[in-house]
Amino acid sequence: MLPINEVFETIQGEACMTGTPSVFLRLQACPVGCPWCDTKHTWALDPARQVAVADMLAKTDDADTWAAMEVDELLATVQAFRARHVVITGGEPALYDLVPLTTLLIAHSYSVQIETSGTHPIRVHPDTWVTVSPKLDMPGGLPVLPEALARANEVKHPVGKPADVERLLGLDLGRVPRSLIWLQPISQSPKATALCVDEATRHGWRVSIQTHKFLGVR
Ligand SMILES: C[S@@+](CC[C@H](N)C(=O)[O-])C[C@H]1O[C@@H](n2cnc3c(N)ncnc32)[C@H](O)[C@@H]1O
Ligand SMILES: Nc1nc2[nH]cc(C(=O)O)c2c(=O)[nH]1
Ligand code: SF4
Ligand SMILES: [Mg+2]
Repeated sequence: MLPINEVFETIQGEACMTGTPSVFLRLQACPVGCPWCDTKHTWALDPARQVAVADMLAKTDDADTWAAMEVDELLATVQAFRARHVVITGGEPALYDLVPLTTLLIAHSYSVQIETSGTHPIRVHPDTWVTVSPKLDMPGGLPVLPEALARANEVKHPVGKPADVERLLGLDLGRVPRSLIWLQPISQSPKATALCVDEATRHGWRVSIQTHKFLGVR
């Protein structure tokens, strides 16, 4: 059973899969506590906020309600959409063992991506594209795991101020090519964006803007 906050079809708005039509599966619960998180409604897993699957699927606005779903039910839900790429996000999806879900989706010819903070072991099918967005010194007090960074196919670092770039430079990113290290301006701030452009240019990294927010889509 996985607690699902929402399922929707859109284009991937961030990092190297940007523009890819995708079905997003957003899992409920996150203990990391980023002050600027744009999905705070996913943090708590409140039993009192559990709803029926149909009610969860009918949601169009952010809410902390969630539905319990088995992997075969999730596959059928994904199959009702047209996109062939599935993004598993949250919340913090690595709280859960995602081997059964990612294996089932890949067996049905979907490409699969996970968005994770790197604070939990990443349990996914080996063919899953892993985007680690490392969360350093956050209120939840959880360290970023070296094993999570070692599994990363790309790193997408949220940046608001110069200290955020310094923290990224302190990580062992040896396995990730520089062209797959992204700086993502926090909350589309012009100041953060200018900083990301400058630092990406300096280090040979790239800038990931949250394109879906500029388009006004989910
Ligand atoms: C909401 S998180 C969910 C997945 C996982 N907990 C994580 O942090 O990667 C998805 C992505 O959104 C980014 N994000 C969250 N709030 C943001 C904000 N205000 N501005 C820019 N990126 C943000 C995160 O850094 C992460 O890359
Ligand atoms: N379009 C779109 N692209 C995204 N890429 C990562 C997202 C996320 O919240 O994990 C996200 C999202 O919420 N919407
Ligand atoms: S780790 Fe992800 S979901 Fe959790 S608070 Fe940070 S950005 Fe939000
Ligand atoms: Mg998002």
